[in-house]
Amino acid sequence: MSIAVNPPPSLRSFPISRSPITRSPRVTMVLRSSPPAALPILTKLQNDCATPLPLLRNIADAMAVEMRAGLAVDGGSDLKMILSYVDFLPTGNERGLFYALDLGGTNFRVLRTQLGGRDERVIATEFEQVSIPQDLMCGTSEELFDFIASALAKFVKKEGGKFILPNGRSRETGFTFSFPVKQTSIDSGILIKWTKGFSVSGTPGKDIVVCLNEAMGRQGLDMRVSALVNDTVATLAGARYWDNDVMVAVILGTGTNACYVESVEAIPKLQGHKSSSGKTIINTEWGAFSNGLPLTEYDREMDAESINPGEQLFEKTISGMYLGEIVRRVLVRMAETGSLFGKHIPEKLQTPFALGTPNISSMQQDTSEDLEAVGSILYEVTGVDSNLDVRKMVVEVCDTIAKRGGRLAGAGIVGILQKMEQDSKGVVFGKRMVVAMDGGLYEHYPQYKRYLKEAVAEILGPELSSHVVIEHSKDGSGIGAALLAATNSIFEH
Ligand SMILES: Nc1ncnc2c1ncn2[C@@H]1O[C@H](COP(=O)(O)OP(=O)(O)O)[C@@H](O)[C@H]1O
Ligand SMILES: O=P(O)(O)OC[C@H]1O[C@@H](O)[C@H](O)[C@@H](O)[C@@H]1O
Repeated sequence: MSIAVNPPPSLRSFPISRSPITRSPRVTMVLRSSPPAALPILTKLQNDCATPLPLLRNIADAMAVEMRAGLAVDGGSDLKMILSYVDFLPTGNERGLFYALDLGGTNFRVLRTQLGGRDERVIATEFEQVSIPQDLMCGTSEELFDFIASALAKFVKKEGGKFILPNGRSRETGFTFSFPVKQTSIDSGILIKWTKGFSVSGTPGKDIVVCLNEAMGRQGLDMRVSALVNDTVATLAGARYWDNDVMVAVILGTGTNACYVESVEAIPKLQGHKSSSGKTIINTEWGAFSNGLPLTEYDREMDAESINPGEQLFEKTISGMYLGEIVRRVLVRMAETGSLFGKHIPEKLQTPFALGTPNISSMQQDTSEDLEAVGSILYEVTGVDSNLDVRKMVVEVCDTIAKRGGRLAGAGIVGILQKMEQDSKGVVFGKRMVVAMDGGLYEHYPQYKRYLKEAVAEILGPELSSHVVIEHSKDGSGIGAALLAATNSIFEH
């Protein structure tokens, strides 16, 4: 087979993505021979998803503007900019046995940790993780909280070994709740709305600590919630325990969000709440951001058919619950009008969320000559065989959606850093600044992570980006919540 060195005019103008398998001219050859009707669909997708530097700068600037608006007055912005009431971060002196509950968009975890103070730090930690049953995501509030409380009760029963509850103390837990909650104190908060795949009836508007306490009461479990935190806030606390330069935490998992350390005097809407440290953590709830996003017809259709239409547009463009679904929708279009899979449209491919982000991530890790992993994933999802042309086309679509997501996430991070820099009058960028990252999407999708980091470096430039460290803080939200439970323990003082 001759290798095309100079692609035909039809291909010259269209940007080939930079993922590993598309570097060789072979792809040009293959794409040229792909189903001709599918190519214009890919070209249009890549144009509509393009994130050139000026667009990323606008996103970063808009994020900073929306942050200020959300801090000025409640409802002032798409970004809720929620006060966390976390005014003190773990010092390393925390001691004792503490629990953590972590309810995310896909998984639920229970964790306990035995803390030994500054010398011993974390003596022991153990946790159990379960996937959240789909029916509980759309059941009743009592069913969900009973599920959580019974899992915790079972876990407490297995307590032993290095985990010792000091005499005279009752068990305390941190509660990481990965949904938008209007905190009313460090250990109370009202659920604003469900996001991701949750639509549990009866919970929005309720204090979720009260819901949990009632459920623990039904289990006969004597446990006090001493800190209610968002998973970004817990991640920041967990990362800060080991590194004092951590100032921002970002979750890219099923959903997405970011929090950061803010000065109290930069929060006009802060009425009455005093923080003797002069600092507090703000949960931005940035998933609701929507300014200037490069959205496609596929995004709009997915949003219209979602359980929260018109909401969480940034989250729907960059986070794990949605990337695979967007790719699926593109492939359906390519099958319908681009005869991607020949004459018929695979029945299975038409099921919403049949293609998950783990699938598209796995396809992009396939560096084999004939992409057999891509072929088997496509067969599993569509039920039809695919030739090499089709597989390369599919990987191009995956890379386009992952690239847009990663680069927009990077722009969001720069927006937060820019806001902090503007307020600090040059302190932020003048020194080492750590952004703690977590979430299954960030952890398990190498190309996405690379696109994110490249975008931060591109927007900030070499000088400023040399001070910014973007590091993975694995499962920080679990230990972080336990640490905040310790920091806010009623027995500590
Ligand atoms: N191998 C993978 N590649 C890309 N994304 C993944 C992979 N595995 C999981 N994910 C994404 O991570 C999400 C789970 O994130 P995680 O942080 O573990 O849980 P939660 O969202 O419940 O906090 C999944 O919904 C999925 O979108
Ligand atoms: O850890 P997850 O499930 O990916 O959640 C990340 C974010 O998901 C968003 O939908 C929530 O509004 C945030 O509060 C949360 O932090």
